[in-house]
Amino acid sequence: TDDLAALRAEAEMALAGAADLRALDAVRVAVLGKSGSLSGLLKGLGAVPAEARKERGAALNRLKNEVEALLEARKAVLEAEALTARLKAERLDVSLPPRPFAPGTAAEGGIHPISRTIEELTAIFGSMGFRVVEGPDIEGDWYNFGALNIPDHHPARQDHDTFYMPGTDAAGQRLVLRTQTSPLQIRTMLGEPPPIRIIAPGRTYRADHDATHSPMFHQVEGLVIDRGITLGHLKGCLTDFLRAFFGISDLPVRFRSSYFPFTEPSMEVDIGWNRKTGELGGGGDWLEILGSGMVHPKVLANCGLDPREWQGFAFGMGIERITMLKHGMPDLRPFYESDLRWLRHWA
Ligand SMILES: CNC(=O)COc1cccc(Nc2cc(Cl)ccn2)c1
Repeated sequence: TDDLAALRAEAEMALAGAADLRALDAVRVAVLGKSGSLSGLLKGLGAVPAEARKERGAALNRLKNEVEALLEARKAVLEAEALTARLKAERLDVSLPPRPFAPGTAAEGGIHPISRTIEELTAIFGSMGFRVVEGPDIEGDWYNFGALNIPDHHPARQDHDTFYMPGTDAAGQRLVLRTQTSPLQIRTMLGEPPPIRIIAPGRTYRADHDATHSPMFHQVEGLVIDRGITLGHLKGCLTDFLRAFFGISDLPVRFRSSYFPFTEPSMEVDIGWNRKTGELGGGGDWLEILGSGMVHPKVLANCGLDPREWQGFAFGMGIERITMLKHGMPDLRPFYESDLRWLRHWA
């Protein structure tokens, strides 16, 4: 009948004109709400003559479903438009440069002082023809002690000094956390023919740690094997390294006779400093910096090299020690405490 058609046309107009979800809800209330136009007609059903009531009731329900369907459809369109508008408004252009940090607040990264020292000494020895070798932190005790002419009863082998792993390896060797990076040098001599010029930086471990000795620290060892290598080569190489590393071209360097089971003669090396100021250079005092020596013939033989044909020198130094000396760091512990303020200060 025409009043239903009129209501439908009116509802369609109102829905089409609803610009947002709030306006749409107002239309829903106006038509389907308690006092809505369609609800009014449904209430009026009681006054319609019985024979026409059935027909009209069905027509009114059809109209109600149609209006609800139109409402849902319009709601979906308005929700999609609202989402598109939000996505557009809230879009982030990730290609924009970051906001400039207030000076000193940027959380930029840095290179750990230990890593930086390893980079520096790798570059210095690299310029002298050395290459870097790396290898496992867990070693058979022959590589860490036996091959180095360290006798079985030597105190260094005691487990108050050395971390032992449980069990043994395939060859029946006890397993240790390496106490120096010499095992890498042994493996290199076993693995390739001379001439050899290598440095072996890396983590080393000691069981007798205390307040000023960390159980894990870093060392770098060097090894040169060739024909006719003499103590003069050792002295020249280490003097050049120390002067380059500390950036003091006339740094006083002293070689002092010493003892290691794996070198003969053995030389401990001192550099000049001023004990009162801590400044490195010609201060009149001496500071021990590293150990070295000519590779012991037994070590060469242990690695299958004939000491009458091949000679060599080797050295070893603590990386934390030379880093602390170079930068005037008073304490060892901050190296391992991951305090960003300390790291950033030195990065
Ligand atoms: C912290 N390290 C130190 O004070 C002294 O370390 C040193 C001293 C002399 C030699 C070596 N290494 C070495 C390695 C082989 Cl394969 C053969 C002979 N020697 C390490």
